[in-house]
Amino acid sequence: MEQLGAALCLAVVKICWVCVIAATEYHLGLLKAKLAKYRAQLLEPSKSPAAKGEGFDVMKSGDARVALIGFPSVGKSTFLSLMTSTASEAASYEFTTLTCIPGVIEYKGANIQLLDLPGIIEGAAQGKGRGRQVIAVARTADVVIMMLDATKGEVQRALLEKELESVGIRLNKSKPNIYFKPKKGGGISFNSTVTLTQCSEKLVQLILHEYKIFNAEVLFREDCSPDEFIDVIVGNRVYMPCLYVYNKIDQISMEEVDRLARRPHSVVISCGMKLNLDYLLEKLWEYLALTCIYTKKRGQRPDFTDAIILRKGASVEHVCHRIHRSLASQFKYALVWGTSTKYSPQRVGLTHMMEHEDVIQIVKK
Ligand SMILES: Nc1nc2c(ncn2[C@@H]2O[C@H](COP(=O)(O)OP(=O)(O)OP(=O)(O)O)[C@@H](O)[C@H]2O)c(=O)[nH]1
Ligand SMILES: [K+]
Ligand SMILES: [Mg+2]
Repeated sequence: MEQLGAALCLAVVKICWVCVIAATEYHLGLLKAKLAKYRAQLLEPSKSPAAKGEGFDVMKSGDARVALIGFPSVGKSTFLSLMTSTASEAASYEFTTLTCIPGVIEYKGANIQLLDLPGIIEGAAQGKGRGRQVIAVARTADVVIMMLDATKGEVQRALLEKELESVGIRLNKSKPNIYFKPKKGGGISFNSTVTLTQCSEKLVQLILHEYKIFNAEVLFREDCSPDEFIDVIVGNRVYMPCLYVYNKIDQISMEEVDRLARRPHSVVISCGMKLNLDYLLEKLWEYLALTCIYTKKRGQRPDFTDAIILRKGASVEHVCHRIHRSLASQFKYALVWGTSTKYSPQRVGLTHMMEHEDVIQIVKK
């Protein structure tokens, strides 16, 4: 790739060395668009029979799903056995776990499905080991716990990030704030509401042409990079919160523990000595960002003992379905108290979006 980049640069120098810097940017942007296109094939489901079954198709259950991703023998199974009532075999040899093993963490009234998975290694995205199946399960999670061996330094983290990145999983990043709509005609209309330092209209056009898109509306609402723009065009990216969990801190120095604990999105633990597991749960809860809704009957106080737990972005309709299958069809209106409304209470319909710790009273027809 470096050679290709260099060749492209040389060609540019020959044609017009005055605008060499800008042109290089364009070519790099284009090159990245091409690369992203080739990598897209990695996202297609593997057709080999090994990809099917083998315990990987675990049913989604509970209020949220957390996947344990990590190199072999970092302590994933030990962790599952500690946090849930499921026992997953742990041993000192690598690749002890060969399938997906689900357990349930009960926390703050929520059932969180925790998935133990086989260890993955460099090349997992290309199908090394059970990499593809493991990554496919990771895509379905609400949060990924990347478990790392604290005694192995930073290598594992960088390698796994690269693997996940290469199949379109974006960790701890939000979706780029770009409006993009392919059209039937009219060419490319480009606008931005902010000053762009990494992309320009010309580069955006070149990238779109690379994807054979000649008519589209593009609006940058954020100073995004060419890669982020490509992510928006390609579309099948997954933006996922990730907690980096450094296990086995019983084996490293205090200074090292201190350093790892201060890294962003990181928690240090020892499964062996049961250290810092409560803090990890607190963090996990924060990263899951679940919405707790309390119900209230007419003339009564809200029931704060039994929350309805929903994923972010839940509507009144979701609440109805959770209470009873047929409630949405009998729904007249709801009264909502909390941060999702302007007034408390406010009369709302089925499409109203709920927020964490709202109280709802449903009125039937
Ligand atoms: N010192 C120490 N050892 C640990 C800790 N947690 C797990 N181990 C040990 O690490 C080894 C591997 O643990 P597993 O739970 O099997 O690791 P895994 O990540 O599930 O491994 P695979 O299934 O092979 O990918 C076992 O010998 C565990 O006893 C810890 O906190 N400290
Ligand atoms: K192991
Ligand atoms: Mg295991």
